[in-house]
Amino acid sequence: MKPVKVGLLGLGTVGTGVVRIVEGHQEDLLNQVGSPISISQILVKDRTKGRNIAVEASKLTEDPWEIVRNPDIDVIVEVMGGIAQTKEYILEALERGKHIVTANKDLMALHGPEILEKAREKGCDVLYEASVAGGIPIIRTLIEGFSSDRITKIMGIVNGTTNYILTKMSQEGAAYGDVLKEAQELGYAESDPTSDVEGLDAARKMTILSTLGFRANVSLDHVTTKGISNVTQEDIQYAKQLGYVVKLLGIAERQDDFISVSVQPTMIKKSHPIASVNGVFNAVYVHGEAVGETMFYGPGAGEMPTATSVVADLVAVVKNMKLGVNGRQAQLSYNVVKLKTDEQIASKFFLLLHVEDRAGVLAQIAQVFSDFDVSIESVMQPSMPNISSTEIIIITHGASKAAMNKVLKAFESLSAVRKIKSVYRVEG
Ligand SMILES: NC(=O)C1=CN([C@@H]2O[C@H](COP(=O)(O)OP(=O)(O)OC[C@H]3O[C@@H](n4cnc5c(N)ncnc54)[C@H](OP(=O)(O)O)[C@@H]3O)[C@@H](O)[C@H]2O)C=CC1
Ligand SMILES: N[C@@H](CC=O)C(=O)O
Repeated sequence: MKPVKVGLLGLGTVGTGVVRIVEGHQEDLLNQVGSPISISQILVKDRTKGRNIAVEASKLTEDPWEIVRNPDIDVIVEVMGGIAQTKEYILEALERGKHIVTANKDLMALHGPEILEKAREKGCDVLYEASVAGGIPIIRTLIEGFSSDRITKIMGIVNGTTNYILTKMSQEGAAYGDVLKEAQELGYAESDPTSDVEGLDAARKMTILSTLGFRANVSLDHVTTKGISNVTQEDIQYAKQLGYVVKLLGIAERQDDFISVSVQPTMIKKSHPIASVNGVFNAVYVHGEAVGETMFYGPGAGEMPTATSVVADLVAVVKNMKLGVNGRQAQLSYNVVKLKTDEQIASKFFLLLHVEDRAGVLAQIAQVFSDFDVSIESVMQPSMPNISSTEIIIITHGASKAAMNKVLKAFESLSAVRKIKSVYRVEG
């Protein structure tokens, strides 16, 4: 039986997991696809580096072209990360008729359409299940499971690192910097963790999910993005008092033909199922017109969960090879994106204001909300140890983003408001 030969680009956190699963589950994989799967060559940056997995030294190379141009390689598994250079390797591999499995959301969010087009032209597969939500098979679910439905909302915790940080800050009062370091040591964070904490990693994943979910050509530029670096322990504690949890949420919504996609720290009601998704776990909530509410949950990062998705894609590619149907799974056409305006984007809001400590302040603030037609759900003057009583919290009813921006602008010139300390979208 001729083995299917794989060229592995990268032997870091995910690559190591891929080798472990391919080697450890050989018999089971063979039973599924009818051929042995062999990792023939592995690209690394530094061949002399110590590894926590034993691999034959002769398989390691520092020259990507040795793998990409090797005529014996059938499938390239790309788990090295990076964008421009990596794209070059993948396009060249496709040109040579090789199938691609990748965990690279940066690449797929930015250059997915071009890569998929090339794959179609060459009759090759490009599968990227691990690029969103690690071990949760959400991409296959959106493409296949929901092909019959019209999705109206995708809301997800799609970054494991930030969920790990927020969980530890909330449950243990841990300091942001310490937990970030821990997440890096556990292999959850990107090589540059700024993309995790500033929301870019989640934005890239939301680009992929909303493209597939709304069958529209969503690009990263369409996603408004804010990370967690300004989330304070104070915000988290106030949220708790009010029955909310702070999560970095990706939210994609569709109304008629108009969509919005955003990533931001959000206060979500404790009773919502997504509020109890903690640590490195991810969850994606999908609402479809026909199906109603669904939610998918699992580990969102780390060696073995991510590798599970990568190897599942590899199995799918090999099955397609056996059936001679590679390159046939791609969506044929996408809707042109029509973005919602700020008038059309609506949610509840949480505001924490530092205000002057005098009579009449609340009335002035309430007047501003009323001027812009934003209705207030509740006002609270927090009583927390060490917190000055000149702070107030306001939760609004549903209001448009445009109206809320006008309220915030008006507060800038209202002497009663000394500082707008925090503003959060509220869900649930
Ligand atoms: N970690 C996770 O939980 C998840 C990661 N991903 C994605 O998977 C990909 C890999 O992530 P991860 O395993 O964490 O990354 P790592 O940094 O742990 O590993 C990267 C690997 O690629 C090799 N490499 C990187 N750049 C080059 C280069 N220019 N030339 C040759 N080799 C190179 C490195 O070599 P060397 O070992 O010699 O340094 C290393 O083996 C990324 O796209 C990431 O976004 C997706 C989902 C989850
Ligand atoms: N850095 C990412 C890794 C998986 O995509 C995360 O924390 O989710």
